[in-house]
Amino acid sequence: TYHWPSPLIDQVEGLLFEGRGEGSPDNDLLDLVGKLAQCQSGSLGESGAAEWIRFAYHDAATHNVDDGTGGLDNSLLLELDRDENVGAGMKHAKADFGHFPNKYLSFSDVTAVGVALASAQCEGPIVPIRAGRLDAAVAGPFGVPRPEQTLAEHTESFRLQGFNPEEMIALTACGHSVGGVRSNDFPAMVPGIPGVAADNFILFDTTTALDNTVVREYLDGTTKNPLVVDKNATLISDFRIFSSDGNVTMNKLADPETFDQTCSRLLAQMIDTVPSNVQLTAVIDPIPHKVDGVQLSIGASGLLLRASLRFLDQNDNRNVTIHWEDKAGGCASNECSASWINFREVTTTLSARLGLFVTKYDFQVGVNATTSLSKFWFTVDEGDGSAPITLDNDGTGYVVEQDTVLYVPNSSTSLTTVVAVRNAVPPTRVFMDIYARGPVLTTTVDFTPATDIASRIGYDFYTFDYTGIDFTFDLHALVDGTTYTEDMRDTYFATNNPDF
Ligand code: HEM
Repeated sequence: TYHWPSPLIDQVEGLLFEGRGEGSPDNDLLDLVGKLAQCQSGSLGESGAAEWIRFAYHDAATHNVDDGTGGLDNSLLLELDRDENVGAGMKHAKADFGHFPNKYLSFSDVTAVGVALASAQCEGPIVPIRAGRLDAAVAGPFGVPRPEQTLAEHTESFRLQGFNPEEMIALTACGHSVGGVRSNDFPAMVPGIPGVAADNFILFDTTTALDNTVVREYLDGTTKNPLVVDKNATLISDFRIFSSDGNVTMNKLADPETFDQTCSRLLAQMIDTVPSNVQLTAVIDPIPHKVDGVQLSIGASGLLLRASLRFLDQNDNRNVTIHWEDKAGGCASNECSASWINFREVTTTLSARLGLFVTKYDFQVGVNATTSLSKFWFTVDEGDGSAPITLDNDGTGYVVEQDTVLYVPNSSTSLTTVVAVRNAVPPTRVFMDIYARGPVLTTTVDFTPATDIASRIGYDFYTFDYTGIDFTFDLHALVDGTTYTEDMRDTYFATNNPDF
C-alpha cells in the first residue's frame, strides 16, 4: 500500500495524472504532457505522440526472450546512430523526455509514461503503467525490424521480443495507427518535395487518432500506408505482416473494441518488456489524496513550509486546512494551522479519460524558526454535511526529517544555488551530490559561505555557482560528525517559488 513519500511512485503517478514532475507548479519544462499539446502537431501532420510510441518500440524491440536481455532499458539512446533507428522523430522524443529523469526516475520509465500519455492524447486506449525500469549503461545488440526484411525474419524478431505471430500483426497495426513515414528518413518510400528542404510526410491512415482506421483502410483497399502500397515490393513490410494469416487478425481488429483492448494489452506488454533482472512495480493507479511539492525553506523572519495537497475531483465547498507540530511535539506559538493560498486544476487528458478532475491546493505557511516543525497533516471538510476527515499519512503525519540544511530557492538563480545551514554548531562541510537528469551521480561539489547574504534567524548561508540549470541534487551538511540531508531537490524549483 502507498505511503508518502514514495519517490518513484510519486513521480510516475504525477507525470501520468498531472503531466508534471514532482512539485512543479507552473513550469512548462516540467510539464511532460504539455509537450504533446495535441495528438498531431506538425504542419505536415507529424505527431509527437507517434514519435514517442515509435521511440518506445525501438528501445523495447531488441529484447531477447531466450536469454532475458534487452528491452525497454534506454539502450536506444546509445543506438540512435544506427540505420535501424533512423528518424527525426527519435531525436524529438529524446529531447522531450530528457528533462524528466532523475535520481529515482529512469529515462526508460519516462519513455513508458510517454506511451500512456500519447495513447490517451490520441483517443487511444488506456495503457496501464508500471515503474522500476533500469537504464542500460551500454548499447545493446542490433535487431529492430527494418522494412526490407522478410516475413520469416520479422516473425523471428517478434518472437525474440516476446510476441507471437498474431501479436506481431496486431502490435504493428497499433503502432502504425498514428504517424507516418518521412522522406528524409526513408527517401526510397517517400519522395521529398523538389526545392523544399523540409520533410515530406505520408501518414499511415487518414485519421490522427490511435484507432483502427489503419486496419479498415487496409481491408477496404483505400490505404495509402507506404509500408503497404509502395511500388517497391521489398519495402512493403506492413502488407506482408498484415496479410500473413490471411487477414484473420486484421478482420478481428476491424472491431473498434477489439482493437482498443488488444492495443492496450500489447502496448503495455511492449513497455513492460524489460531485462530479466528488472523488477517492475504494480500498475500505478491515481493516488486519492496526494501530498507533494514539500519544501521547508527560509523566509525573511522565519521558516517557510510549502506543500500541496491534490484531489481527484473538484468540490467548491471543500475546506482544506494544514496543521503542524513543533519539534517538541506541541504548538508553542498557538498558530499551527493555516488555510491554502492557491488552487489549481491539473487534469491531463489521461486523467480526464479516467473520469478524474485533478485539483491541487497549495499551502505556504510561516513557521517559528526556534520551535520549528517536525511533521504536518491536513483536515478536509467537504462542506456537504459529512464529518471532516484527517489526512495524516496513515497516522505518522507527513514528517519533515530535518531543518539543519535547507535549500533556499528564493535566493537561488539559474547560476547560483543558495542553501541555509543552522549555525548553533558550525558545519564542517556543506556539499551537494548532483545528478544530471539520470540515476547516476554526476559529481559532488562543496558550497562556500555566502559573502552577500547576512545570517538570520540562526542560519548561515552558503552558495555554489554553476552553469546549466538542468539537474537535481541532494544537499548535505556535516555537523558534529552527523550528515544532515535534504533529498532530491530540482534546480527548477529556483524559478518556481517567487514568494519564497
Ligand atoms: C516489422 C515491424 C516494423 C517495421 C518494419 C516498421 C517500420 C517503420 C517505418 C519505416 C516507419 C517510418 C519512420 C520514419 O519515417 O521516421 C515507421 C514509423 C512508425 N512506427 Fe513502425 N515499424 C514496425 C513495427 C512497429 C511497431 C510494433 C510499432 C509500435 C507499436 C511501431 C510504431 C511506429 C510509429 C508510431 C511510427 C510513426 C512515427 C512518426 O510518425 O514519427 N512500428 N515504422
